[in-house]
Amino acid sequence: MNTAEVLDIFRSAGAVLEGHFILTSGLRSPVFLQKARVFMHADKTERLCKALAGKIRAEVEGPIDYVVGPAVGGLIPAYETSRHLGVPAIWVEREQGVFRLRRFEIEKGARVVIVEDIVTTGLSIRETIDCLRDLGAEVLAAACIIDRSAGKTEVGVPLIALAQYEVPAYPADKLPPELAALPAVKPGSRAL
Ligand SMILES: O=P(O)(O)OC[C@H]1O[C@H](OP(=O)(O)OP(=O)(O)O)[C@H](O)[C@@H]1O
Ligand SMILES: O=C(O)c1cc(=O)[nH]c(=O)[nH]1
Ligand SMILES: [Mg+2]
Repeated sequence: MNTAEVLDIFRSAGAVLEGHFILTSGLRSPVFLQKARVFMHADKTERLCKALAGKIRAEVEGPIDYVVGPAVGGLIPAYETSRHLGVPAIWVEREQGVFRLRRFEIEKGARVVIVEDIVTTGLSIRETIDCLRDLGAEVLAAACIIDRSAGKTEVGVPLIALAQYEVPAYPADKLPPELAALPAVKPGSRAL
């Protein structure tokens, strides 16, 4: 599946929003990919995650013990991708703002792949890697449906993206006037 096909699925679900958005990194953007509007459809989610599982299988050598999704956005794609990989899915969730593996125990040396929905700066993936490494896991790779940095983001492990789609994002004090004129909304769950 190529980037155009992934974006067609997002557009068909009404998931490509325009306005003034505050991203989880604090950056501001005129475009927000509201993945929840895709993930509400099992058939669209299955097509995306089956393709992502194929890319993971092609790029990650050896066995995978767990797929790990960063909540909230990573929950559904991690679960669906794990179904196609035939391995269990677990998740990290924020406790006082910090990702923790609150509901599961994993063995030291467990071989894990992170599956995210969207990557912008890679901050959420790096936070997930920190949590997993503190528990002794080996993070083999991270994967996402759409990389908004179009390959520029580094997370310290291979980043496998189903689609790369460059979208502008600005620091809050460097907004173009047309963006500054719109009221800002923050759709994600960080610090809510
Ligand atoms: O690469 P980054 O700069 O970290 O941005 C991408 C992250 O932002 C969103 O999560 P968010 O914290 O907004 O909450 P959500 O998972 O509830 O949507 C998205 O789900 C990714 O986790
Ligand atoms: O960077 C983000 O927070 C972000 C961007 C985006 O398009 N979609 C999303 O869910 N989060
Ligand atoms: Mg998220």
